[in-house]
Amino acid sequence: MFNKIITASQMKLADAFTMQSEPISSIDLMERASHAFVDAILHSISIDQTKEIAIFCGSGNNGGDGFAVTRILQERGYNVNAYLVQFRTDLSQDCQKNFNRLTNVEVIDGTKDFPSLEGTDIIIDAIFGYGFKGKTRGWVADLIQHINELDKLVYAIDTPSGLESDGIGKGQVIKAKETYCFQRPKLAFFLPENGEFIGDWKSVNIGLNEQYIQEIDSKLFMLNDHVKTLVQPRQRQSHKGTYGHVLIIAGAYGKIGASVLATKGALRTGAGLVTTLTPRCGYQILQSTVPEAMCITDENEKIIATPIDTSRFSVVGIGPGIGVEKETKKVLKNILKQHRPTVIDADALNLISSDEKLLKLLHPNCVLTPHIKEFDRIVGQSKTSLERFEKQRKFVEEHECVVVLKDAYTSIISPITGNQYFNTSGCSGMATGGSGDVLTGMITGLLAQGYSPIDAALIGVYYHGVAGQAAAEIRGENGMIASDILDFIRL
Ligand SMILES: NC(=O)C1=CN([C@@H]2O[C@H](COP(=O)(O)OP(=O)(O)OC[C@H]3O[C@@H](n4cnc5c(N)ncnc54)[C@H](O)[C@@H]3O)[C@@H](O)[C@H]2O)[C@@H](O)CC1
Ligand SMILES: [K+]
Repeated sequence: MFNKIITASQMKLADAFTMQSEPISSIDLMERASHAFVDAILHSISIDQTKEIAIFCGSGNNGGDGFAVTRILQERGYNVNAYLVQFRTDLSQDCQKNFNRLTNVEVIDGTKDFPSLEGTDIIIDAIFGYGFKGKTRGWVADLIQHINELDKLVYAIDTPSGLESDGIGKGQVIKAKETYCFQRPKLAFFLPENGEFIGDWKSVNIGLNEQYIQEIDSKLFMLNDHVKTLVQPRQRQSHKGTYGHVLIIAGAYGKIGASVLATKGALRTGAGLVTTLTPRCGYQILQSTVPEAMCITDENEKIIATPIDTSRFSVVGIGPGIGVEKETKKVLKNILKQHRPTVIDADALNLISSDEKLLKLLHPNCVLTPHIKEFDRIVGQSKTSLERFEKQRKFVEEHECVVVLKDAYTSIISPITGNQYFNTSGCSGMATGGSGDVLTGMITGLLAQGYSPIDAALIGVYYHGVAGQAAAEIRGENGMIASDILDFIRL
């Protein structure tokens, strides 16, 4: 199963269920979570025992974790000072218990108590956890601003304080270098608006009941390496016909590179045969750069202008670099009418955004791969990513096709189950020209082998990200280019 992403209130229920079923008391669960946090952070960064660590603890259970973490680190010989951020005078029961186990906690009750933290090297943020709602106000907001302005290394327990687990950061929010969340990332972690608060996130297993979490009513999933189970082994007794025949329709004068990248993407995912249709100007380029593919050309020198019968191909991938000329639009329209499994990308999406009639021709065997701007051109601007995801869901329901909304955490929605998957592979080095063309080729290559549109999208997106990460390890995130992604596809 892909890991479910659940809301803050569902997480609270998972905590309660675990306590009752295991059974474990809430204070012991807090202790387990705090040990898990300490183990994870010490595994991730090496902290010299001479370094000064400041831990800001709120009055709720996140603060309780903070006090427990203080004690555990002190017992291990680290130099830690705890501060109680007293946004409420009555501490939660478990917070009070862990507070009582410490001596020398400084209390912050207003601006006058803000520490200067001159000698502090590391800050651990345990002010608010998943119980936070709305936005920070008054001196608590000022304290968060103060911490952010110090520009120190900040590590957040469970979530950066001031961020609602299921929403977009408003007001002052801690800007963490890393966030260590318990058991599951929050929906907030996948929203681009929150990137600056969360930093890198890691989930820390605190032994909550997994079966209970997986049975919670949620349509949100993490796309992770469980995707491996969808990949079918190649058969010993097979030939190239077993793995489908891809038709890539890509490229225009000055953009033949897009067709090269998409063609290679299809080949690298295991398609049996790949034929690429380009304008005449693309012929030599294609033939010399991708000898494994066949190349057919349009009569036109610079654009693809002539409709093509696709009956001898199993699938079509259309869009990278084709331009938005009206003749090319006719080719796209004709393709959509042929109802072949089709991946629609880039300029093909731009053509769709300019003509409602094309939108009506989408069918359940289509996979659309827009980035945010392309998607907005089709469905209109959204004020927030949450609004855009709503539009993605509506679009998928209305047109019954898979939409792969490309971003740092690409969101894929299935028209059959309504499940939304957030991809967890990939890196920022992939934000470079041509990276999307490779993905188009990959998903098309998978469709050709008989994968369903949703499985082809999930496998393609995940392995595209894995290949990107591998490329970045060798080339660096700045140095890598889209061709490097192709070199590291391993399926
Ligand atoms: N047994 C459990 O439930 C466990 C909980 N754990 C920790 O507990 C956390 C959740 O604890 P809580 O539910 O106590 O919540 P928090 O520790 O997030 O604190 C919530 C409190 O913050 C205040 N608050 C909320 N919004 C505010 C706003 N806008 N301005 C000012 N104050 C606001 C409210 O008084 C609320 O009671 C988790 O994030 C995790 O760190 C862990 O210890 C693991 C076990
Ligand atoms: K926190």
